[in-house]
Amino acid sequence: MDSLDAVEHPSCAALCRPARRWRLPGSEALWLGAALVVLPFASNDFVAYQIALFLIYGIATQGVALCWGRLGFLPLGHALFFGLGAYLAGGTLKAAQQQPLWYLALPLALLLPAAVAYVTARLVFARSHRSGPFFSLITLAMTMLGFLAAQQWSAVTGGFNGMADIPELPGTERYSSFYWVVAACAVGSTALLGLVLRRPLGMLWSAVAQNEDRLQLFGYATDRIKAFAFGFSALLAAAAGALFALHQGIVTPLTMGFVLSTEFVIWAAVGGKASPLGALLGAVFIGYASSELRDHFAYWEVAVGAIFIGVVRFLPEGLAGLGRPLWRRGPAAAPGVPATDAPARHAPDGRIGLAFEQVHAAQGGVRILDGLALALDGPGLRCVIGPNGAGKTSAFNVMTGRLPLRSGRILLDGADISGAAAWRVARRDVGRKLQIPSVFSELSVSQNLDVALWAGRLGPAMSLARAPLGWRSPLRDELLDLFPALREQLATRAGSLSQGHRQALEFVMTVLPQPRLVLLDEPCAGLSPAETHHMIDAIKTVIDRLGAAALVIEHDISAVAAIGGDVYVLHQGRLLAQGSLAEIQGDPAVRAVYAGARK
Ligand SMILES: Nc1ncnc2c1ncn2[C@@H]1O[C@H](COP(=O)(O)OP(=O)(O)OP(=O)(O)O)[C@@H](O)[C@H]1O
Repeated sequence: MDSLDAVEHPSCAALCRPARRWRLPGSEALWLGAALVVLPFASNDFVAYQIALFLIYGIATQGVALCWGRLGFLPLGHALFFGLGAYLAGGTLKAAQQQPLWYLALPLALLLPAAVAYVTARLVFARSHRSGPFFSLITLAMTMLGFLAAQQWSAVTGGFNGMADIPELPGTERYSSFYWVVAACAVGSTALLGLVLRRPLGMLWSAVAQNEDRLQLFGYATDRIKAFAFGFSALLAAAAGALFALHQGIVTPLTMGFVLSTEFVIWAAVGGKASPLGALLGAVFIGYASSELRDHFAYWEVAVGAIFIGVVRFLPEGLAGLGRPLWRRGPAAAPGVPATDAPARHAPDGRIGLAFEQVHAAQGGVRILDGLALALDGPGLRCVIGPNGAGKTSAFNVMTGRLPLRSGRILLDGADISGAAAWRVARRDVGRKLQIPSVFSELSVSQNLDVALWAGRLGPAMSLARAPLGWRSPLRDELLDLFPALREQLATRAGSLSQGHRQALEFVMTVLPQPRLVLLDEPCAGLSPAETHHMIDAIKTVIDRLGAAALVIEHDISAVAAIGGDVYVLHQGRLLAQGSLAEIQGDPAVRAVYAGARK
């Protein structure tokens, strides 16, 4: 928590860097608000009425852009939540004409669609986080079902003709003052999204899209993070639907249809799926251009299609990409967050014990682990060696939920963790470094460290607070002392680090949450002899400092000797031998296996 740290924090570092370009002061939402205030005076009530409709679509588009542009999964049926919000709000407002108490039920028009979205996403993503394409198809099927239900259930929805005569919001007039309600909501949703994206939750959303596996290995339940984002995006769509019902006075099944769902996607692509303002402007720009062209140009659809193709082809970030230099953007770009001590993690307690009991794993008929049995007890370093394909990485994979276990048991401190998801194992204080260094490429080095430091410390409420952006821990400082090159590159994008620095960064991230059992898969791969020596020293220092147990997969016998501790030799998915390096080297079975081996 020293002053040096405060200077090095990425948000501050970003601030301290000389501005390379002229930038607009204030936020995107502020400028949007100013533009929407001027609009009715610069045009007329009819234009404002039209723009309000496209702003409503834009709010729903912001939800699609959040899922697609930030978290990396594409919802193809967002009109379902738009339509649900519209029907529920419309029905509630009609009922409130008879009984004003119904106004109290209005929030349900937003919350119910959000709940449906959350539960759907939990169910789909709980099975596998690689279910993105299935997720898109399921949301598509859901919106089609919604459309059919809206058409068939005419007693409630009015069927094909729709739910008509929806009253205005008390105190507003549909063709004039309601514009201000819509404008306020558009500014509000843009400001809210901008705020959340600059908070830890926003950084985690970006991290999900960049490297979901890595996030799970820190103990983050990414299916819940994605489900929350989808629920939030559905809330935006439902709010937009409720505004639509008030704006139009009628809701038809088309508001739940596939066509509107795809339009949300197109508007997000044109406006810019990574930017809340871009998504909003995409809907307004294309929507307004379509309505103008429709009146003046017979082939208006061709023109809209050409605009779409042109923007997608030449502006990968959409129209928002044009305005990129004007605003400071990106996750966690919250300037001036004071450095504070991160909350302490619980102190390690009890003995560290790991046991593989006759573990079998296979994939596509290939036997990968064939009755692997090994055990460790207590802190300290051990190495895992074996020829290529012996099953070393697979042993780590089967323990951390990345490879299905066919039979056998894995016990951690006596508890059965066989088949547990990666994030559940990580929450038992297991840290893992992957064979190919795995970091969040688009985040800065410091932001990568933040994500690791938050592991096990960041509750749902804190994920929306600013304070965690300034969290520090003594261990973080010690690790940066061990790897001064990382300290010098805190503001550098992790994706542009050299192989050696990436190895160092992933190692630091792995131990920052203070795991009790550390699994290191070839941490010296690709390092020069001097870097290897330095890495081994760092591993020994840190494991000793944490009082942890560590298993290090290593090929280089001189590195194994430098690391010290017992050695496990794996061969053909089984434990071949175990003992000190001298014992292993004298073992005839090991010598036979290694005869002719590469190292
Ligand atoms: N998901 C999978 N599907 C099919 N085969 C796999 C899978 N994972 C591992 N294997 C196979 O299982 C065997 C063991 O692989 P593993 O990566 O665990 O070996 P290793 O001992 O870590 O080797 P190396 O030192 O080369 O990394 C290899 O033959 C590999 O091709």
